[in-house]
Amino acid sequence: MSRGSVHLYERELEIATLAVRRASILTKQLSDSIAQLQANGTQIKEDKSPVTVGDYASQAIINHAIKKNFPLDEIVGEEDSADLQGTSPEATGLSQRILELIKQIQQKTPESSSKIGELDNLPDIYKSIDYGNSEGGSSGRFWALDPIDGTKGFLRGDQFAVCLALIVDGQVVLGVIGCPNLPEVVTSNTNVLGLKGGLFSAIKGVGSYYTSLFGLNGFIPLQQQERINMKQNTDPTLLKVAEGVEKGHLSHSTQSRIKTKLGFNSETVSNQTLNLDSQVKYCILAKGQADIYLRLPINDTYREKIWDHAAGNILISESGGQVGDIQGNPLDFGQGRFLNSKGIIAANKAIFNTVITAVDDVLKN
Ligand SMILES: Nc1ncnc2c1ncn2[C@@H]1O[C@H](COP(=O)(O)OS(=O)(=O)O)[C@@H](OP(=O)(O)O)[C@H]1O
Ligand SMILES: [Mg+2]
Ligand SMILES: [Mg+2]
Ligand SMILES: [Mg+2]
Repeated sequence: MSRGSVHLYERELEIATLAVRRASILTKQLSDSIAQLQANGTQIKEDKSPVTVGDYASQAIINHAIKKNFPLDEIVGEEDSADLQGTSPEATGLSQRILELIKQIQQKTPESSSKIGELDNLPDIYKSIDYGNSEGGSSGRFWALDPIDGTKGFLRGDQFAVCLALIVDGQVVLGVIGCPNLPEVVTSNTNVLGLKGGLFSAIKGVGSYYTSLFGLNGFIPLQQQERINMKQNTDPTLLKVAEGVEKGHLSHSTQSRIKTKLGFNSETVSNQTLNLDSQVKYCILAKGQADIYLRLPINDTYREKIWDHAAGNILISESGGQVGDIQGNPLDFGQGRFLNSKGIIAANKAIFNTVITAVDDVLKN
């Protein structure tokens, strides 16, 4: 892409970026307050309300931005406002916190308001959250939104992401992911080195890009962002694998056998494995800091949701990688709110088929 040139979905990218950035600032503030409580030794494990408040507020902000600019577009969003609209003290309390937080963040990001609007009352906030009720499908245009992906990571003070994708006729054409807790370099023990906060964007046929999430006002055109690409490593001593954290979400034991099959050495495998929550895993691959993402299903009943993978999917395909189910078939985002595939594998193009063969061998035995 040459400097000054325009690309398809330029306006969609700007709106998506401003909305994801505002939601990321909001969720980062909540995440930092959890980290602060943890640092003070406060027991907060049982209190899920910070992530609940963040989920709703983030979805309200982003849906509002989309509908203000693209009123005909539908949205497949993870959350709905039913539990907020009750008259219980819990619902009223959560609603008030959401309203206050949204107002506060709007004051912190006034430069975006002319483009993505503002919310100042609860009925509008509920309405905005519920714009996320689309059933998706294989024709026309809709957005897929995960307002906080990696809620478990969020509550642990670890990685999480704000993920937004645009899907046209069943194909992801644009993805924007805000990673509020992501350092420049991720090591196997997720030590934080350098400045935190990354923003990833990808547009079909244009490429994948990275920029800092915080400290910059407004929207930076892609031409001024860093173009990112996956490494095309195939040597098992160089490969890095990104995988999830939660034992209930994926089969760590199967994944460990796959890594052995791929030639990983038992002494170094732990240093070659990055355990991270959320679509941050896709971001790490796209940035060349890992080569393979393994998500082997733990049971036959769980169905993956499109908002958990849409933005990450285009980030990988636009940075020299490939994503498929455990057979290597591409994921189909045009089948409604769910994916019909079992398991997910992402890898650089040079190693993808080898990984699928290893997965197949391990699952057969
Ligand atoms: N049983 C099961 N199997 C697979 N996936 C599940 C399961 N239960 C939940 N989820 C979804 O996982 C989303 C978080 O994915 P992560 O990549 O952070 O999970 S993990 O780190 O791999 O464990 C998480 O997204 P969020 O709810 O947005 O956090 C869920 O949609
Ligand atoms: Mg999710
Ligand atoms: Mg979520
Ligand atoms: Mg959830």
